[in-house]
Amino acid sequence: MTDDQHPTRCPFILTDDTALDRRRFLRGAGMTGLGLGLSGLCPGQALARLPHEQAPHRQEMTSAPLEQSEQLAYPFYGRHQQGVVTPRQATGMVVSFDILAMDRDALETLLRTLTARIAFLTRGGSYPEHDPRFPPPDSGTLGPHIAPDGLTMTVAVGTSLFDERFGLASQRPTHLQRMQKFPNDALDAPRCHGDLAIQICANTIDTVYHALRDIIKNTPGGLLVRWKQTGTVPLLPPSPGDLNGSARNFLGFRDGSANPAAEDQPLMNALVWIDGQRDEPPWTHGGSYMAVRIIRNLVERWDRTPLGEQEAIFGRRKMSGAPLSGGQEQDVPDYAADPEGHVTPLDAHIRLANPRTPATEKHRILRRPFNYANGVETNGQLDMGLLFICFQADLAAGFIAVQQRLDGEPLEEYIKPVGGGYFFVLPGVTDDSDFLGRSLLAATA
Ligand SMILES: C=CC1=C(C)c2cc3[nH]c(cc4nc(cc5[nH]c(cc1n2)c(C)c5CCC(=O)O)C(CCC(=O)O)=C4C)c(C)c3C=C
Ligand SMILES: [Fe+2]
Repeated sequence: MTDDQHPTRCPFILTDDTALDRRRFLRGAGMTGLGLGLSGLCPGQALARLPHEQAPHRQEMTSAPLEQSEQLAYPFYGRHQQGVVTPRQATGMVVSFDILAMDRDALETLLRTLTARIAFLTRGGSYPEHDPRFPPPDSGTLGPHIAPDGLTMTVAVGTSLFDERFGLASQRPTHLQRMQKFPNDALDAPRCHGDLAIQICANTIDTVYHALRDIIKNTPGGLLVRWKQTGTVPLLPPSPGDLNGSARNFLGFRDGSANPAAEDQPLMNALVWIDGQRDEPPWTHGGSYMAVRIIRNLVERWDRTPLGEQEAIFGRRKMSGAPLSGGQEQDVPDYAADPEGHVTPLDAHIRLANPRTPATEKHRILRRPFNYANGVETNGQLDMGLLFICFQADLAAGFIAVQQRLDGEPLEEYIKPVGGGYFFVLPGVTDDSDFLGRSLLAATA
């Protein structure tokens, strides 16, 4: 995480709406049972004074989202896009588009429009008076004042963007490819792939949908929605008072315990961001690969499975999140002391996903998942699961290698991947003269 993206640097934009802002923040704090008598402080400062000082909330990538101020604004300009190492917000969506633009000029116009809209939406602001002779400039769903509400929008492109349409083929990121079917997948074609995807995350789903409708309204003839999936992160801490624990997924386990620390910038440079050390076209520097999977959880079957079996499947205790080898959630499992898997089965999810050997260090990925609930299947089963999102500097060494190790794991009896795709997160926009994808277009001019 770069300094300017770190929430403890107080990314608040304090406005006249501070009262509203405070209400929302207090409501968030109230969910933890804390009473705050604070005014005009950013969340990090506020939390530093709370009664639970012994266990301050670190707002890690995977912890329950505590900071819900409407005025929370993450910086848009920077070397990297927001929404990758940003602490996970309470709601998220991945929306994938087909690009309708027919040529490079139209593509550039589209990318410039996306940049301008995202710069506005993530900062917030007001709309001018409406002229009743024209459609209103905004959907109006958030009223006349758009608060940033912790919104991040992360733009990424699929391998199909590098086909013959725009003359970009020579600059395709080295590992960008079409997502292939893994053995346990039941991929639903309308929910896969896409030319361009945006990860939209915010404190509230209203802000996410407002942003999506703004993008659609402002890109007529440029973008067509192909699929979308929304998700949430529980606001409640995983156990009462445990503000640092990872939020739970819909199988009831803490999800994110062993995620690499997003605030560790050298680690993120090594695992997530692309730089000159990699075999990638120079225009990609500052970008990353995003793997998205819509993974259904067969919750009815799971809820009838004995606790001991559930814990063996993951290799962790359900309530505490501790590894089966003992300790607490953040403790490191000791596989060397258990070569035959008597404590942590050799096919446990966490052991396969990360065998914790020097050779498998390069396969580590940054996960940023959301729980989803879509409704009911025709057979009466709940359609819910995990909107799995992960970032890595090398897609083949990251998601693909880890998924191949997981192929055939016991968890497969309870999950069914149905959609998703692979995308390349464009480098960040440095200032208001820059735009998303500028370096890509310049490299192929
Ligand atoms: C290919 C990558 C992965 C997929 C797909 C995936 C699906 C998936 N995971 C869970 C729940 C948990 N995963 C946990 C750990 C974990 N998972 C992956 C990768 C994928 N998971 C990794 C790399 C790790 C970390 C392993 C480690 O370093 O020890 C855990 C344990 C807690 C944690 O560390 O997060 C849970 C729980 C579900 C439900 C799921 C598909 C629906
Ligand atoms: Fe996992």
